[in-house]
Formats: sequence, structure tokens, C-alpha cells
Amino acid sequence: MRVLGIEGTAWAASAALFETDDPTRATDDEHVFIESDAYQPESGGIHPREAAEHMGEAIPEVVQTAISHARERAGGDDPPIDAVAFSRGPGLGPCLRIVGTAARAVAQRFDVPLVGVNHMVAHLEVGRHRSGFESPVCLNASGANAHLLGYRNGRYRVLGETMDTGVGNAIDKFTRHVGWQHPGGPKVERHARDGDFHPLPYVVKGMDFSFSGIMSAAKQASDDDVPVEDVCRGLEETIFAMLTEVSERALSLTGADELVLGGGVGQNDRLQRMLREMCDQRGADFFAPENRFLRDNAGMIAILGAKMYAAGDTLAIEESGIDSNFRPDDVAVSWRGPEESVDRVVETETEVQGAEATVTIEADRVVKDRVPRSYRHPALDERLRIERTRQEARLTSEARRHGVPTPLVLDTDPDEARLVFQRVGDADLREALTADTVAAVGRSLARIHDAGFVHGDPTTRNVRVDTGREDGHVFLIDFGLGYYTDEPEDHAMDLHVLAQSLSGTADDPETLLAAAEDAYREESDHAESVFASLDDIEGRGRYQ
Ligand SMILES: C[C@@H](O)[C@H](NC(=O)OP(=O)(O)OC[C@H]1O[C@@H](n2cnc3c(N)ncnc32)[C@H](O)[C@@H]1O)C(=O)O
Ligand SMILES: Nc1ncnc2c1ncn2[C@@H]1O[C@H](COP(=O)(O)OP(=O)(O)OP(=O)(O)O)[C@@H](O)[C@H]1O
Ligand SMILES: [Fe+2]
Repeated sequence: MRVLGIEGTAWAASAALFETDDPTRATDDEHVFIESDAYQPESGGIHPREAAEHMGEAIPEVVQTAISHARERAGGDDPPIDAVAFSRGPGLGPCLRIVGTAARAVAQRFDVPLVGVNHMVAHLEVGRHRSGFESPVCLNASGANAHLLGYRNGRYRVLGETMDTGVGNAIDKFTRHVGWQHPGGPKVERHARDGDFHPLPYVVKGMDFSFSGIMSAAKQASDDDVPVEDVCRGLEETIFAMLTEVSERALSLTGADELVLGGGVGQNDRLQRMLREMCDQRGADFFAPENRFLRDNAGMIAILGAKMYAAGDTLAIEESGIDSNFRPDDVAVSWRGPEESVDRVVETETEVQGAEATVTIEADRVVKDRVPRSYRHPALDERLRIERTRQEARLTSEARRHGVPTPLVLDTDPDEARLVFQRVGDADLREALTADTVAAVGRSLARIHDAGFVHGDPTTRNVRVDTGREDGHVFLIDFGLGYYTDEPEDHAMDLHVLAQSLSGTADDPETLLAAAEDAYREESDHAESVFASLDDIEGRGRYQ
């Protein structure tokens, strides 16, 4: 089978030929040819109009080159390709329209089917394809996006994502501020090698994260004459530690033991080393494809296009419109079985390796050690471990004073980052998901919010359930990411984190979430403003 791929969501005008006997798996004799022509802004960042002008000129040329290559490979077969796959979105509308037009023209010329590919799903599927992993957690670190995805119930679920800009765009904004030419990522990487770590804000909320505060602080530091090498080093150490931490959280939540990386920022060597080190330490497998498949390229479009074509997932010309806000979880996945899942059964053992800590389970107490994470810069690592241990001890007790079931704190030693708790419940919520148990979580969150603080990470693994009791005693644990705040938006984030973790671990997330939200509404003194903020968070345009 030979599939032509066309990519052109923003900066890369690219066409590719993927030739294989079996698109469902990587084989030794598969062949990927990629021809790309990059748009390079003269100054500033990507200008949508200029980018579209570039696409208009470059797409016909790269497509022609890929077709000529296909003819050579086909050795007289007519037509030389079996299908045409194109990036349908997300991306810049004017660029996507040029790609769509080119793809339709080629499909009609050879009278072959058209396949519409989601660019972000292609970023992760190329890594899954080349690694041979079954059902990994996927970290997409690209220019306009940053998210964690896991396949469950026929779709890629968003387990976590940026709350503001994409990771590459955030870095590029900083480099524009210091007057460097686009793209900034490779320049930050080069300068960081000569720099000393400059501390910057670290913002992780459950498996979501935000870059805006870091970027303002980085610009300010450089205006204040902190050497730019040091700021670059601080940026890499901070941003990539955040991405590594949320990836580890996703592995811990789902029980998965495979991680793949995708996206242009994935070319960064420091990011790859951090992710590999984290995975090695928890016994997970890590894979990053070659750079030509990480940055925007049509090879990944052709590879996923071939899988979709083999599954019969093609588009009629009249239905082949583009979608500039195409989200990865909008895609009904045709090329994977409905029973496959990122989510694995996690055995309860005497020692649990969470995302942050090693928890030793004893008869009636548990000992939680935030052991150093060697992938993080030591100064950042120590700060996070001590702060979070202090905060966890304080908020676990405070929640209990407000009538929320939590374990008793038996001993604290912040300098050693160690806490001892009463052992509670006999299962994590993810193994005891019912309308009643999640409603209890909704009620508890409403209470702590009314008391002026948030949990910060209310996932289905951070709740313990006493399944033997009729009234199902439900305990909140792991308050390490909690903080004091009366902002409805912060309160709404707790509900958003709960919703994301339900979609990653539950079979009927909608019903369960409704039960949690109803209970929250009943209990809370300010539910209206919280749900208004939640609508904002969930409707926020992420592709900035
Ligand atoms: C929608 C689509 O157009 C978009 N594509 C995109 O953003 O291009 P991509 O090739 O995946 O990523 C480009 C980004 O990757 C960054 N980048 C490239 N090399 C880097 C490096 N060595 N270190 C850090 N960032 C790097 C660039 O600065 C730029 O921000 C996306 O996937 O979000
Ligand atoms: N007090 C407790 N009683 C019973 N089990 C507990 C208790 N505290 C923790 N556990 C068990 O240990 C697991 C990990 O604990 P915890 O969430 O505090 O660690 P973590 O490293 O912060 O994990 P993560 O960041 O992945 O949520 C929990 O999911 C739970 O199964
Ligand atoms: Fe991309």
C-alpha cells in the first residue's frame, strides 16, 4: 500500500510517501519519504497571512516531488498511490484550506480515496507506530499544543493539557522578547547548555499546567539583567520538569507502563533525557521517534492516513472540510479496537509508587516518602518536595476540621519530605466508582472550597473508599498540590481535574461526573460562580 500524506497546519509545507505491506504495525521494509519546505518569518513569530502565502507556493512543489517519488516506487503501477491523507486540523485556517484543496485535487486526479487526519493524533500515532507499544500514555509537546493523551473507549482522552499557550509558542514568545529569530526552541536549547539554573514559577494542577506565569517571570528576569543563558536553563529545567511530572502522574493514574513523545518541542534533548530517566526509574518504557517525525511533517500524516484507509475511514470530497479547532478527543478512532485501553488494573501492594512519592502500606498506617526525582534540577526538586510535604500535612488536617474525611496525620518530617498517615479505606476510587462515591467527592470538594482552599489533584487515585460500609466512607488523600484560594476559577480547576481523571479511568464518565457535580451544587455556597468558571475553562480556546 502506498499513501501520500500532505501537511501544512502552520509552518511546514510537507508531503510524504508511506509505503508498507501492513499499515497496522511497523515493519523492516516499510518506507517513508518526506519532502518539506519550512516557512521562516523574517521577523517576529508566524504571521498567518505570510504562512498561507508560503503554503500556496510550496505545497504544489512538495506534493509534486512526493508524487514523482511514488511513481518511481510504483514502477508503472497506475495509480501510483492508493490514498491521499491530509492534515484536517488543528491549525491556521488559511493554511489548512490550501492543504485541503491540494489533497482533493490529487485524490480526484488519481481517483483514489481521501483521508482526513487530525494533526495532533498523528503526532502521537507516529510514536506508537514506530515503538510498537500497545497502549501508551502520549505526551504531545508541540508549538501550539501541549497535552497528555490516553486511548480509552474508542477515543484519545485528554488526561491533561496546557491551561494557556502551547509549550513551543511559550518558549518562542520569550525568545522574541530577547530579540532572537523564530523558532526559539533550538536557541533556548543551545544557550541553556552554558547557563546556571535560574528559578522560575512552577505551575502544575493535577495533570494540567500553565506557562503564562513562567514566561512573564522569564522576560522580567532577562530585563533585570539575569544572564540569558541562566534564564534559558531555568526555562528548560522548569517547563520540562513540569511536563515530566504530569507524564508520571498520567502513568501512575492509569497504571500504564509505556510513554511516547510527539511534537516539535520533543526534539529537545533535555526533555527526552528527563522523560527517559523518569520512565527508567519507574520501570516504564519510553520512546521518542526520530526528529524528522517529531517536528511537523507529512510522514506522520501518511502513516496515520494508511491506518485509517485500511480501516475504511475515508472522506467523501463534499464532506472533507477543514477544522481549525479539531481536538484530538473529537476523533472517533477507527483503527484501534474498542476494547483496547491505556488503563490497566493496578494491584494493591505493600509499596505503591505514586507519581511523587513512595508509599509504604503497613497494618494501620502508611508512610509517604517524597523521594528525590533525579530528573529534576536538585534545587527545584528539594523546594517542591519540602513545600508539598508541609502543605499536605497542613491541608489534610484542615480538611478534616471542616468535616471532610481524611486520614489522621500521625507524624511529619518536612525536611526529610516524610509523612505518616492513618491507613484509610480498602480501595482507591478508581476501583470503587459509583454514583455515591463520586458524589461524596463532590460534597467534600465543595466543603474545602467554602473553607478557602483547593485539593489541587482530586483524581480517582487520590480518593480512598471504605467499600465495606453501607454509607461508603470516602476519604480525600494527597493534598500536596493544594493551596489557599477563594477564586472560583481555582475551585473550578479541582472539578476539571476530577472530570479529566474520570474520563481516563471510568466506563461511564458522564453519569459519574453528573453525580459529583450535583452533590457539589447542593453543598456549595458559591456553586454558580464555580460552574461559570468551569464552563470558561472547558470552552477555552487552547490553540493559541
Ligand atoms: C497545529 C500545528 O501547526 C502545531 N505545529 C507546531 O507547532 O509545529 P511543531 O513542529 O510540532 O513544533 C514547533 C515548535 O517546536 C519548537 N522547537 C523546535 N526545536 C526545539 C528544541 N530543540 N527545543 C525546544 N523547542 C523546540 C519550536 O520553537 C516551535 O515552537 C502543533 O502541532 O501544535
Ligand atoms: N492514608 C492512606 N491509606 C491507605 N492507602 C493510602 C493512603 N495514602 C496513600 N495510599 C495509597 O497509596 C497511593 C499513592 O498515594 P499518594 O497519592 O498519596 O501518593 P502520590 O505519590 O502523591 O501519588 P500521585 O501523585 O500519583 O497521586 C494511593 O493511591 C493509595 O492507594
Ligand atoms: Fe505539530
